[in-house]
Amino acid sequence: MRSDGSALNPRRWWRSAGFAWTGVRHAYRSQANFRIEVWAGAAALALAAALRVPLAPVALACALVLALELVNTAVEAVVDLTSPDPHPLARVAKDAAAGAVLVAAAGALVVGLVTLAPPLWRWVTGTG
Ligand SMILES: Nc1ncnc2c1ncn2[C@@H]1O[C@H](COP(=O)(O)OP(=O)(O)OP(=O)(O)O)[C@@H](O)[C@H]1O
Repeated sequence: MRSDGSALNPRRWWRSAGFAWTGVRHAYRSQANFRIEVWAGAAALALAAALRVPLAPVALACALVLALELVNTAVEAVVDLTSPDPHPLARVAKDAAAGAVLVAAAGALVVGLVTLAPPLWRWVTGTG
């Protein structure tokens, strides 16, 4: 459905937010990787809260991974719709979208290690 570009309309905004939430629910139901990332992110946030380290970097890293996994899911759906038979460009689209998730996940791992590992080590060794 195309937007007519008119001024902000709260009812339309809620309707759009509902469609967006439906997309998130679809990804959660259909994509095992998305489910793993949701729960890994929740665990990282809980650990950050327990260790009393700043939540913002962990939350941002998790949000980036989840957002790119949603984009990857969208790319997969569009490619499967438009190119059900193998095609080199379809492969490029799917591989690049998956690569975006991989890059974000590697970044999130670095953020998690830098943010959580030192206080966790101090807590484990009792040197904090
Ligand atoms: N239509 C296609 N044409 C060419 N290569 C494709 C096509 N569909 C998939 N591939 C190749 O197979 C790989 C896996 O594709 P697939 O759709 O199974 O994604 P996936 O990463 O297994 O996703 P998921 O497990 O989340 O469904 C792609 O990254 C791509 O290299």
